[in-house]
Amino acid sequence: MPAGFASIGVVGAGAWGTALANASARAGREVVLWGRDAEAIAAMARSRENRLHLPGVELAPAVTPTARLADLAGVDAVLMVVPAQASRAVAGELAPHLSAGIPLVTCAKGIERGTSLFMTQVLAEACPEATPAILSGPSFAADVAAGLPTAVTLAARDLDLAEGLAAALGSGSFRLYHSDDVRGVEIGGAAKNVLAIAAGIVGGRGLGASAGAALIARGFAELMRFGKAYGARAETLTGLSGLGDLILTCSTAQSRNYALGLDLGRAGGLHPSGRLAEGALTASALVAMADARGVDMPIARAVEAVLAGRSDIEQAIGSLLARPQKAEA
Ligand SMILES: NC(=O)c1ccc[n+]([C@@H]2O[C@H](COP(=O)([O-])OP(=O)(O)OC[C@H]3O[C@@H](n4cnc5c(N)ncnc54)[C@H](O)[C@@H]3O)[C@@H](O)[C@H]2O)c1
Ligand SMILES: O=P(O)(O)OC[C@H](O)CO
Repeated sequence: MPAGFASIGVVGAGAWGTALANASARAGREVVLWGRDAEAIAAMARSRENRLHLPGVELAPAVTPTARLADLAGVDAVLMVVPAQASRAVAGELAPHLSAGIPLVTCAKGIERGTSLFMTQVLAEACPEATPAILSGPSFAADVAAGLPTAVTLAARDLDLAEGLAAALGSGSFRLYHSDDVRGVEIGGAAKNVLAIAAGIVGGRGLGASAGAALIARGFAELMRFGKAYGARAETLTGLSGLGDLILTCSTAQSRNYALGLDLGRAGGLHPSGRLAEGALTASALVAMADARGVDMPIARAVEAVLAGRSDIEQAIGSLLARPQKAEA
């Protein structure tokens, strides 16, 4: 067993937090799983199931649900799995309970609205005593919970820390690669959600598989341009957390971001489902950051315009198809 990570705190008892709690238990860790809703947590403790967010999956015996952040005092590392836009507030409440230097691993995918900060930057501000890291890659909570083979990336500025965390959390079916390209990993996870909404629109409009493939390839070109402008390494963007997650999220209605796009494409308007679609919340920050560094992102921009109600679906598709043909780059 890797030294130092015998116990893991998971903050956020949604689908992904619950799946990661079970995966950590499968890897041999003791796990404290925090959720904000005391009633839901009590029900989970009784039934050993997260009926709201991950129904049908039994909670591993090593997972202890709690609604008290103070119960995370003393864990060896924390996974932050609340939605991106809630991460700052929850991390701020968590901060007094953490020991200095503890790894704080964001598992959320997004950019903070208003500040245009990536998730590890948000955690660094909200929990300055902790050591930020990130876990991201192509992985549906249901697949991980079912023990299906999954591979993701865990990145920290200190490569040894990333390797130690990956060893502590990984198992035969949940493979963790390690990296020190934190920025690259967070850019892939944030950008792919916005692009997946566009892929869903293409699917919902019935534009065909060829258009879907073109969307993924041109979306990836946007992700690469943005990544380079913000200091990501190319091999990270072409890896699990970039291209890998883009392909997954742009390919199936199992993705909530793709499903949102499907609805938009079919119905033409925004019909909120109540399900979390991080891309809808990150799109405006992504486009603003692209503008700030002169990065051309026409697909992301079209998604943002549709979500903001400045463009309808036909206009958005028309504007993309009307772009001058140019050298592929
Ligand atoms: N579900 C997946 O397959 C998956 C996979 C990889 C990454 N992620 C990422 O994980 C993050 C969480 O997604 P999820 O799938 O667990 O979502 P979810 O909708 O299943 O659960 C979100 C959880 O966060 C809680 N929450 C919401 N607002 C909160 C707040 N202000 N304070 C405290 N808790 C709050 C909700 O009560 C809920 O328990 C997202 O950033 C998502 O992109 C999800
Ligand atoms: O359901 P989505 O669109 O939030 O995607 C979940 C994961 O990020 C896929 O890797």
